[in-house]
Amino acid sequence: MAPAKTLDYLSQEKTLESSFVRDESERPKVSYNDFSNEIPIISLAGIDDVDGRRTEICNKIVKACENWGIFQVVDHGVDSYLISEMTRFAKMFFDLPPEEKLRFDMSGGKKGGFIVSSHLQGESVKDWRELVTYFSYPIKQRDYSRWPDKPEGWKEVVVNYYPKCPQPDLTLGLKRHTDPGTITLLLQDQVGGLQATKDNGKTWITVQPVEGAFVVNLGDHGHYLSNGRFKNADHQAVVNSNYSRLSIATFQNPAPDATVYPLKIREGEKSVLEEPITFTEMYRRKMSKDLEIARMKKLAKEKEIRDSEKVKLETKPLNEILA
Ligand SMILES: O=C(O)CCC(=O)C(=O)O
Ligand SMILES: [Fe+2]
Repeated sequence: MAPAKTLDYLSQEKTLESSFVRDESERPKVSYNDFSNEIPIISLAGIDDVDGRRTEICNKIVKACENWGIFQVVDHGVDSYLISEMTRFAKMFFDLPPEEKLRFDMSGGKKGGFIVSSHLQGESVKDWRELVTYFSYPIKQRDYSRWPDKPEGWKEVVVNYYPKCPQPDLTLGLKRHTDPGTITLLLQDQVGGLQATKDNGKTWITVQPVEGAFVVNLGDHGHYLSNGRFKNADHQAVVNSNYSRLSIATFQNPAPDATVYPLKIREGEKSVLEEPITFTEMYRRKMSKDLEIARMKKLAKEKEIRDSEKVKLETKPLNEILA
């Protein structure tokens, strides 16, 4: 087997390795730094003041969830020193030599650690990202042996690192998806690359990075709880050839056996789910759907190649076909 590669090595190449090249329909439509102001930036200052701004803030959040399933929050009260330390340690980890990062390699199904891409088995195209993941809750499932010990003092949840890419127009840092959980809090640096769509991928916007803000994404669980009233954010990450990019995502997932079902079904509405299911079952259905899509794509691609070879053969003069 070829030695596992990190992206440090591939980002030095002039052209993009073919395993990262996406179908034309999936490639980025909008540039990583063509920022949009469509995603609302909501200040949480005064949220605890029941007679004050609370209602106004809640109304803004509801509107954002109905519209995009994404908003950004500022004045959230999380210590800015903590945020900058978290970012600094994460960057230091990804700057370590490949062999240090690969000490935490989680390929082969280990729960937590370092990996390149993290695409599903059966998917043919890889994401242009390196990822560190670890599970913080429930506490009894914490496995500190899967948490990076270098640089010393680093404690995190999930970190995405997107190195500079030789041909960013052909690939994605993280392919289009919705997050499975209730909400995701995302801290991104100032480079830009998070994109969202609300018309099923026809048009995309790039979310404006805001210093110190968290991007809040609604996930599938949030979508089902609201009986579909709130969107599960349809998003992806693009890369570029100028800067490496870092984002830190904290996924708020319910327990594996938690019930997934609308909290309330309004009059005249039908439930988006036929029956209550567990979060594990919801996740399993999502994964098998994604795998089925990957399988169909692979088949379509293989057919395309066969057809084009057939056309080539049919248009060749007989003396070129026969040896
Ligand atoms: O890097 C980003 O901006 C997006 C990350 C993301 O969507 C994820 O980790 O699920
Ligand atoms: Fe995501």
